[in-house]
Amino acid sequence: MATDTSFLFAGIRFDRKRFGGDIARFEKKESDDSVNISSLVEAEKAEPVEGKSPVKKRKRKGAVSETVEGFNVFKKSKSAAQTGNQSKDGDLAENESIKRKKEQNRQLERDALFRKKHNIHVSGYNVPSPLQNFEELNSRYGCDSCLTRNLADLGFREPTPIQRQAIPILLSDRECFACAPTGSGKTLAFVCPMLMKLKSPASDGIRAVIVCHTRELSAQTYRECKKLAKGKKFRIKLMTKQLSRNADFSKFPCDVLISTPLRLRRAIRRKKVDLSRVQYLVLDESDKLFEPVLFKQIDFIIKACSNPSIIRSLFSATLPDFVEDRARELMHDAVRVIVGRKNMASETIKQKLVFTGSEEGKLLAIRQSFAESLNPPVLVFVQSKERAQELYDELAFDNIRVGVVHSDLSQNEREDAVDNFRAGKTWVLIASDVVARGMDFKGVNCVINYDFPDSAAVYIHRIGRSGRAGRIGEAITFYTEEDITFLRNIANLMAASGCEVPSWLTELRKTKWKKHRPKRDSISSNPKD
Ligand SMILES: Nc1ncnc2c1ncn2[C@@H]1O[C@H](COP(=O)(O)OP(=O)(O)OP(=O)(O)O)[C@@H](O)[C@H]1O
Repeated sequence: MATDTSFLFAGIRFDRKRFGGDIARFEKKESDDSVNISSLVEAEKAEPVEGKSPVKKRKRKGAVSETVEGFNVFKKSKSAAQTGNQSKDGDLAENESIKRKKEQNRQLERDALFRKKHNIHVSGYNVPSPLQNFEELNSRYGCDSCLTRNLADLGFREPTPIQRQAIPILLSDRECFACAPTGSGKTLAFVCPMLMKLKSPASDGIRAVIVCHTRELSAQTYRECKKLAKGKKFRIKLMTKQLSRNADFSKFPCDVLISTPLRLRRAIRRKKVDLSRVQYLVLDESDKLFEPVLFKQIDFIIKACSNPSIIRSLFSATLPDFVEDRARELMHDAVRVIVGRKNMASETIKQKLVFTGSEEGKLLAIRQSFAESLNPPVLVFVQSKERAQELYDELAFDNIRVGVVHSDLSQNEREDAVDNFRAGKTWVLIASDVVARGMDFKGVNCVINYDFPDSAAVYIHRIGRSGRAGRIGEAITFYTEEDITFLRNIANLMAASGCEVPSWLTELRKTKWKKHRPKRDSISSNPKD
């Protein structure tokens, strides 16, 4: 088949005149089109790649944006409601969180004011709010009514500052180390949350341990625990000499164990006591327990309490820096609580210094003081067990009902001396520092430091046997020439707790306190033979 079509047009003559108008129209259109096409080409030429890409890009963008927009629109229209709801929910949540934050801040402010009012100082992360009253034990922590009833029966109407702060900390499973004045109710501050945490008796092995530095204090803490746990059937045990030697604690139930470090370590070593389930450990008079003499025993006990979720607490009226350091090493996320100022004598004690010149002068002064006005009960501290016995031998013939307690006496003699003093059978108790800490002799009117104390801490604890639980007390400190070097330290403590001190005392030369236990002349006025 022929493909040439020129023959179709051969012989045709185009009359240009006749079709002039059409030719002109055609030519114009042609030229218009050529401009349009060329302008497009020009445009393409101008941006060969980049020119394309914006178009493409635009297109893509458009496409993307369309899709995205469409999606957005779709999403928007769906999410307009949803996002609207979400943003409403988000707004609500945000408002809630702002509200909560504001309330938290207000609570923090209220706590700070409350702490300031009660002279409580805390450091640590997220410290629980202090207790306003004992009713909060119930409302905030669901305390057993039996316990709150016991508190009321014991005559405790309001928590003391250390109780206000330490109880919520321990109930919130936080470890703590605390320093609060003598006689300010630290015992209840750790016994009450302990019993609340234990809830009821169980046969899970020993669940709580309280370590005290002397047998006398252990026995006293044991009695306090029993009083507060009345009606609860907790198995509270005091580690006696016999128990530490013979008893196998795995053979009988024990919720709470109270012990001195030595007895407890002995029982652990004999494998008669397993402390691996202890949930709650208290080191009372902690600075004494961390002194070199007891340190190894305490370390042993702390290691034996291997339960990882254990809550440990340290309490004392004196908190030296080395104990704080130890506490920080030992504890996790602990709270530090200080009531009043650290290492300060109780403000309810009227303190006095009396110069007696010599040892003879002291004996005269005490006799004179008793002859003028003996206002029992009176506690007299001397620096050693030998001197306690000597002074007792002197005063026993003076028509004064006097007792003596020191570590050379048998357990029974020690107990009798303390019980007789508590019962008012003896008016004056002569003591070595064995009862200087922690002992709660009700209503001691006066403490006499017959021998100058050998450290600031000893002074604070000794005089703190009077002026307890807000009562007024009195403290008299005898001093001789030998003690003058350390007089200023006591004068400063006196001034810090609000006592009047002659200015010459505070102007004495500053001396860093070393253990001050000078060799003193014998108290005895009788010739030795
Ligand atoms: N909330 C309270 N209201 C009234 N009295 C209280 C309260 N809490 C404790 N007491 C009483 O205060 C006295 C001193 O308490 P506690 O022996 O616990 O003092 P402390 O701070 O441990 O003193 P120390 O540092 O000498 O050991 C006790 O007789 C105790 O019964």
